[in-house]
Amino acid sequence: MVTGAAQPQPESATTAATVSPAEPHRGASATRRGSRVVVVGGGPGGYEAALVARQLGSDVTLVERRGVGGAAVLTDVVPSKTLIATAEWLTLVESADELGIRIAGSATPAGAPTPDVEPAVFDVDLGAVNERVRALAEQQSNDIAGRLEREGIRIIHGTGRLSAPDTVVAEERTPGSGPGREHRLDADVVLVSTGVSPRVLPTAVPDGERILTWTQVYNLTAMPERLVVVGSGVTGAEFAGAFAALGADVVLVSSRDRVLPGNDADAAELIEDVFCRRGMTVMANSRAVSATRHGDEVVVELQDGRSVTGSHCLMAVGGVPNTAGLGLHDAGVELTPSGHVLVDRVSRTTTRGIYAAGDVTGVFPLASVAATQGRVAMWHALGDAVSPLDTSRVPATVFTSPEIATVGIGEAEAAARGARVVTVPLPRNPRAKMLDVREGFIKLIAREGDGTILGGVVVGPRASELIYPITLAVANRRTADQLANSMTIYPSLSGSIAEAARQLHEPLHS
Ligand SMILES: Cc1cc2nc3c(=O)[nH]c(=O)nc-3n(C[C@H](O)[C@H](O)[C@H](O)COP(=O)(O)OP(=O)(O)OC[C@H]3O[C@@H](n4cnc5c(N)ncnc54)[C@H](O)[C@@H]3O)c2cc1C
Ligand SMILES: NC(=O)c1ccc[n+]([C@@H]2O[C@H](COP(=O)([O-])OP(=O)(O)OC[C@H]3O[C@@H](n4cnc5c(N)ncnc54)[C@H](O)[C@@H]3O)[C@@H](O)[C@H]2O)c1
Repeated sequence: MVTGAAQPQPESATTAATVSPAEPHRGASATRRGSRVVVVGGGPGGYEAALVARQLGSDVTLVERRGVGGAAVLTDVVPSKTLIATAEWLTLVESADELGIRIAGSATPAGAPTPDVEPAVFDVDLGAVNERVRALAEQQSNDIAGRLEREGIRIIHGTGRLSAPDTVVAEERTPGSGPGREHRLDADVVLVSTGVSPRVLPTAVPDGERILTWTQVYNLTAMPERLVVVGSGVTGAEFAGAFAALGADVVLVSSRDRVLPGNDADAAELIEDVFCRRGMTVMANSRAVSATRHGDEVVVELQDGRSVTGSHCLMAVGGVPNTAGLGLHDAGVELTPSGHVLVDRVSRTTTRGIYAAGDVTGVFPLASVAATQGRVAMWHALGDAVSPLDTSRVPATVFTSPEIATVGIGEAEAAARGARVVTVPLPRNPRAKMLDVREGFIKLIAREGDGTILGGVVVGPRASELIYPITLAVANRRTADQLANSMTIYPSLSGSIAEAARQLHEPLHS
C-alpha cells in the first residue's frame, strides 16, 4: 500500500513544517526509515531524490533506461556546456590582437609599420571536440552511478512503468537481445522523473546525419559548412552561438520577432546584435514548416514560402514530456494540458504516494530545479522538514557569449509593480576594459520605498557566476543599500553590481 505523507493538493502550498532547506533537517529518526522508494528516471531530479531518500534511511531503487545522470549529463547540460567551453576559448582569442598578442615572428618595434600578416585562424577539429564532449559526459555519468552505488542505492538499467500506484515494473535493458528480465518493485513512494525528449515535427524528421536534434550534434565528425538552426529559444541560441564561434556559417531561423523571446529584452537584443556582428544570419518572424534532405543539403521551408538551404539543420523547437507508456493515467496521475505531470510545490502528483520532479513536470526546466524538486519530494514523502519550491528565486543562464544570467522578476513585472530599474553598462567598468569586454550590462530591480532587490540581469563574461550575489539578495530579501555597502574588489566586474545598487539608493530626504 502506498503511504504518502499527505493528500495531494496540486497548485497549493505544502502542509508540512517549513524551514529553509539550508537549515539542519530534523533527525532521520523522525522520518519513515525503511520506506521502499522507487525512482523512475535517473537525471538530476531522480538521482538527487535517490540520495536524499537513502540518507533518510529508505530502501531505494532507481530505474534508468539510458544512463545515470540522465539527459542532463549525457545529452543536454554537460555536453552542450563542454562544447561551448571550446567555442568560448575561440571567442577569447578574438581579443588577442587588441591585447597586443601577435603571431610568433610578426611583432614589430614600437612605431614600425605592422607587417601584413593574416590574423591567427584556428581550425576546429569537431571530431576531437565531440570525442572529448562524449568522454566527459560518460565519465560524469559513471561518477554519479558510482556514488549512488556506494550509498547503497540499487540501480536497474532498464525501462520503468507503473503497473499500480504502488508498483513499478522495470524491464531490464539487454542490448540486442529482445525483452529483458522484468522486476516487480513494490513501493511506498514512487518518484517519476523521466524528463523530456526533443520535439520532432513530422515534416522535419531527424536522420541523425544532417537533420539533427540537440542530442545528435555530438556525433558530427566534421564542422557543418552551413548550419541552419531552427528555433531561437535557449537551446537554439546556445548552439547557434557556439557553432558560429567554432567557425560554421550559421543561419538562425526564429519564429518570433527576436531571439530568446522568453528572456530580458535588452539582453536578447544585445545577443542578436553580437550574433549578426559575428556573421550569423538571423531570420526573424520565420516559422519553419519542414526540413528535407537532398543529398548533402538540407532545405528548410518557411511558412511564408521562403526557404533556406544548409549542409545541416539543427531542430531546436522544444521538448515533449516523457510520459507515454508510464501507466500514469491508470494510476490516477493527472497531466496538465501541455502533457506534463501535474505537481504541487512539494512535488506531489494527484495520486497519493506518487511524486514527480524535473522537466516532466514542466515547472521550470532546469537541472537545478529538477534536483530541488526531487529532494523536496523525498523530504516531504519521508516526513522530513521541507520548504515548498519557490520558482521566483531561481537563477538561470543562457550560455551564449556573452552569457545572460537572470534571477527574480523581469522588467515587465517591475513596471507592473512600480519597481525601480537601474542598468549599468559593463564596458565602463575598469576590469572590463582590461579584459577587453566590449558589451554587457548589470541590471538591478528594486522595490520602490524599501529598496528590496526583486530581480537582476547580468550580461557579460561568466554572468553565470556574477549573478550569485544578486541571487543571494533576492533569495534573502536584501536591499540595494545592503548590496551597495558590501565591499567589492577593485578592479572587478562585480564592482558594477555594487555601482548599480548605489544608483538605487533612496536618500532619506527624498
Ligand atoms: C541543450 C540543452 C542544454 C541545457 N543546459 C542546461 C544548463 O546549462 N543548465 C540547466 O540547469 N539546465 C539545462 N538544460 C535543462 C536540463 O537539461 C533539464 O532541466 C534537466 O535535464 C532535467 O532533469 P530531469 O531529471 O528532469 O530529467 P533528465 O535529465 O531528462 O533525465 C530523465 C531520465 O529519465 C530516463 N527515462 C525516461 N523514461 C524512462 C522510463 N520509462 N524508465 C526509465 N528511465 C526513463 C531518461 O532516459 C533520462 O535519462 C538544458 C537542456 C537542453 C536541451
Ligand atoms: N542554459 C540553460 O539553462 C538551458 C539551455 C537549454 C535549454 N534550457 C531549458 O530548456 C527549456 C527549453 O528550451 P528550448 O530552447 O529547448 O525550447 P523552447 O520551447 O524554449 O524554445 C523553442 C523555440 O522554438 C520556436 N519554434 C517552435 N517551432 C518552430 C518552428 N517550426 N520554426 C521556428 N521556430 C520554432 C519556439 O517559438 C521557441 O521560441 C528552457 O526553458 C530552459 O529552461 C536551459
